[in-house]
Amino acid sequence: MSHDSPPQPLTAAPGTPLTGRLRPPGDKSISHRAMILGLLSQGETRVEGLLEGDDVLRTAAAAKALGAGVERLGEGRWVVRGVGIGGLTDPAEVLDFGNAGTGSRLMMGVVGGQPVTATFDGDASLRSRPMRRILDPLTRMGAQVLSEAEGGRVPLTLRGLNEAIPITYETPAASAQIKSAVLLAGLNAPGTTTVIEAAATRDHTERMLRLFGAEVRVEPHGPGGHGRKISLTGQPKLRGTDVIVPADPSSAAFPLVAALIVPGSDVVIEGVMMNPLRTGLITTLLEMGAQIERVAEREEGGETVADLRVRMSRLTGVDVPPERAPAMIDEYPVLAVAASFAAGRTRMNGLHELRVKESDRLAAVAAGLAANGVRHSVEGDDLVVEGDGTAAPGGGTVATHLDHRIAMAFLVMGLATKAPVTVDDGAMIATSFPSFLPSMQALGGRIGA
Ligand SMILES: O=C(O)C1=C[C@@H](OP(=O)(O)O)[C@@H](O)[C@H](O)C1
Ligand SMILES: C=C(OP(=O)(O)O)C(=O)O
Repeated sequence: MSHDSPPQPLTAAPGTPLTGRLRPPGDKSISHRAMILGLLSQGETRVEGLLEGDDVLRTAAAAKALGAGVERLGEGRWVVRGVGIGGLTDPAEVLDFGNAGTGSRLMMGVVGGQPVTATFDGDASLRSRPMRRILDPLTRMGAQVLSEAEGGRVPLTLRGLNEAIPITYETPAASAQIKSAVLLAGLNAPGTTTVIEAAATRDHTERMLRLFGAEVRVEPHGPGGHGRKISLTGQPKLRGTDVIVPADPSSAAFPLVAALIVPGSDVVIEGVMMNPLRTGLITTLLEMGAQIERVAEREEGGETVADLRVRMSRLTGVDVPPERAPAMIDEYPVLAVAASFAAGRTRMNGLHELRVKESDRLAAVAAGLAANGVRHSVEGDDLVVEGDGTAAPGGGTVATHLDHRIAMAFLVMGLATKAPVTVDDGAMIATSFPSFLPSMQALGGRIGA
């Protein structure tokens, strides 16, 4: 897949119920981190169930360019031979992260904490995304920004010191990417690096750092204990280890909502990671009256996973509190689709971070709803969707702005609207869910070119 290739429009049409079983691909957050911690470890890291989406493949290529041995052994099975903290080499070429915010920002944390120089770049979407949120703390840790595009964006060139300076940093936004970049830079700092977040965000970096042998202390922080104080002891010896990647709840969200809105559907989604910092969508849908059963709960790769049995449900509008946003940040586009089929008003509060994703998702969702005859409004940082409990009209074409989640959300919508829904470009779906089309088709979904 290339971001220079011609757009690939796709259309979803209403049809028969969705039935059967589906296993979503490996979690994107954990897949990026497996590559990065593999690079920073000594010895071999063996990964099972890696997401082989474009975003993660870019991180794998960057790990290789920084000195790791990276080899694909079979489907989802990879081995990374690490160089250890301090053992990175200057990459010969620009690190092109394509569409990937996570890969680029976490790797900036790695480079910013080590004596290497690397240039980061990406596609038009990544070039529009703010990087000061990463560069600011890294500069405090001693990194130098040798060049950057206007407004602190990629392409940018970064160089770290021989040793990073340990800092205490309060993140200015609820962002696991900012937290992770600081912790990864802190791996090469003599002393303790502390990150304080006002609201807990996904904790995969902390969990995986421990798995690889680092000492990480996590304490509740702030009013109600909703925040976290995370302290990392610098310059540990990371040891390569085995990583089993559970299925991505953010990808599971698409077949899940599809099964809820397509009449007569009954689907099982297998092996979905149930980390509570990722399950805000399920909590919300249950409040809306969704029939989602968690079956066969078990432990896989240090996370609880479950199979989800999902049946078509009559949904009712709800208020989604802003403090839930970090646990479902990538799921709002598809929640807006579910809300279009619910009876009454769904208000999603506090969505400012959606404006700095692969696209301005607040604007892109609103435009997609408008194109498909769904009543809605954007009030400040809140999105309000009004449904009447029947099928939304559909019939529109949605501009996806190089955003995989916008593409998948509106294709899900088109499986249940009165008229088909078209998205202008489905190419970016390959960044996070390369098997989306065949998987949805296997359930009976009518999606195609
Ligand atoms: O750390 C991660 O793996 C991610 C963090 C989130 O971004 P922010 O940190 O910008 O909220 C999320 O949107 C992204 O898809 C993955
Ligand atoms: C925001 C996302 O990813 P990233 O920031 O890694 O581009 C996403 O996958 O929805």
